Amino acid sequence: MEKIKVVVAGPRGRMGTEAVKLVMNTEEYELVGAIDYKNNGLKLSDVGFHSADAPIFTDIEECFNTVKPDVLVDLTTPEFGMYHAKTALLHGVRPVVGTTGFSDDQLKELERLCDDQKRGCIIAPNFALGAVLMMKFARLAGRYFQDVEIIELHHDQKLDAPSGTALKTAQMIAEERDYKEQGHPNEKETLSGARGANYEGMHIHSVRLPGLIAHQQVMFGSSGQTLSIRHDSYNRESFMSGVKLAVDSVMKLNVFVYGLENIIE
Ligand SMILES: NC(=O)C1=CN([C@@H]2O[C@H](COP(=O)(O)OP(=O)(O)OC[C@H]3O[C@@H](n4cnc5c(N)ncnc54)[C@H](O)[C@@H]3O)[C@@H](O)[C@H]2O)C=CC1
Ligand SMILES: O=C(O)C1=N[C@H](C(=O)O)C[C@H](O)C1
Repeated sequence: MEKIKVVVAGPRGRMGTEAVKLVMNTEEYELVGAIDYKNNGLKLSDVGFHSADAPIFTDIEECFNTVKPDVLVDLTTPEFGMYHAKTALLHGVRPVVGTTGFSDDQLKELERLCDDQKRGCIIAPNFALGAVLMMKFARLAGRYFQDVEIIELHHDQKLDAPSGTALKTAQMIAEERDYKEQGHPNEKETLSGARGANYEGMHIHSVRLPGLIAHQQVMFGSSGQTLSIRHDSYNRESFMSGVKLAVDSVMKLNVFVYGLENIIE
């Protein structure tokens, strides 16, 4: 059996560390390299990953030209994630990107590049299968409830707000919900930001606290009732079955996919 050759970008990060372990522990995968902004020329075993002899590159093009991977798993920052995904596609490498914080224009640019290169790419704002189901259930509920507030709660080291998951949830609900500016038409914030971010009239609230990992509650309301759909990730292992699903799936794709809900039934 030919193994899927994987490179992980951001191997020392919270998610990258788990992804390296996933790739190392998966029989069908071969960890052929890692991309970091430092430690060029060292091996992953030199930076604490026991028995991982994959080389670390600071230059992504050198990495791709040297180890010729099939898939790039990117778990870095929006700025570098975009550059990494584009460079991957231009080198015939299929990106699986968990990094969040991309703009609509950046997503469109990646989609165009996939079409040009005829290579698959998966951008997954959330790899946790429970979170993907939460988003699907929320989309369905949006058909019946026009009023919804999204409360996302994360650790305080998170760079982007709202979370990629909250934004994707709002986009999915908007596919079913008739546009509505929520709240009282005359409502005024006496303290700026009190009503959170506004996506097509829906409000998104971002909580950041040490002790949290990744959580989201989608709360719908109508006369005399509320419906809450909640997902909690208590550790970063919770994302890894979704990373595996994405790596396996992207190998069969020649198109751009935004969200694992397009992969799971
Ligand atoms: N899709 C999903 O299910 C999930 C996505 N995320 C997203 O993944 C990203 C990473 O999250 P965390 O691991 O918590 O962050 P982190 O800050 O722990 O890790 C980011 C890593 O990227 C590295 N990095 C920064 N610039 C780099 C560059 N130019 N080249 C290579 N590596 C570089 C940093 O050294 C750091 O180790 C974030 O955008 C976050 O929102 C996080 C959890 C789940
Ligand atoms: O930064 C994180 O931690 C997470 N980021 C993703 C997001 O922005 O939605 C996924 C998950 O919520 C954890």
